[in-house]
Amino acid sequence: MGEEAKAAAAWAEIAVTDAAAVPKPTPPPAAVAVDPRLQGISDAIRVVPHFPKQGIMFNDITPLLLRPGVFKDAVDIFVERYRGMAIAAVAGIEARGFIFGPAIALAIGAKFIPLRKPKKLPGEVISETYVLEYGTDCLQMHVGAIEPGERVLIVDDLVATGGTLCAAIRLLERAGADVVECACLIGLPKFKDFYKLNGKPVYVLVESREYEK
Ligand SMILES: O=P(O)(O)OC[C@H]1O[C@H](OP(=O)(O)OP(=O)(O)O)[C@H](O)[C@@H]1O
Ligand SMILES: Nc1ncnc2[nH]cnc12
Repeated sequence: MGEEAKAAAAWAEIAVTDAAAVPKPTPPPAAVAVDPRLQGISDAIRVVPHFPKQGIMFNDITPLLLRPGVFKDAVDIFVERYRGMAIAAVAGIEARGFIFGPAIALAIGAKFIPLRKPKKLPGEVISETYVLEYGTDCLQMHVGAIEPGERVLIVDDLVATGGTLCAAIRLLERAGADVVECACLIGLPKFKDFYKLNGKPVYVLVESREYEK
């Protein structure tokens, strides 16, 4: 991807260390007009109102997965960005981070680390609990999956509040990782002023669309 496209796609790179001190992110430029692959990716995501509950506009990535060319475009954009950045590990967040993370990891020559929901990993784990809209959830990683100082990219399909990514960052940093960035296909614009990602940038390809296909 060219410099112009990179700049456009990077509209949601927000490195927040002190929320009060950091200016609000610049509204997204017409990223989809710069890189035609982004328009195709956006078009392939289905927005389902009121799923899984009333009021939620659910971003369904499964139509994108049914279109290998579009699926590949999404992976390629991430690979173009992260290749050559000395990233030792890609950490994917269960469940949808497992769809994109391994493909990116293989293409950039990094190992893949699954960050799993509780009681899924058989070995010794470290855990990080985080707050959801209602209740809490937890991510776990095998002890020894990451070596102190290793550069890590965190991958998920979507960032909404940023709570899940924050927990992933905390978990990896507690294990000594150097978290380079978080990468998501989709960012929900209504939440974009509230990203608090522990000082780490988040790279988002497309905004959620607000209608059903
Ligand atoms: O930014 P946040 O507000 O934390 O929300 C984003 C998270 O929500 C979704 O996962 P979900 O928790 O629904 O789990 P699933 O992938 O197992 O369905 C999504 O895949 C992200 O991981
Ligand atoms: N609107 C949304 N669509 C899909 N996954 C989500 N996770 C949190 N919010 C979501």
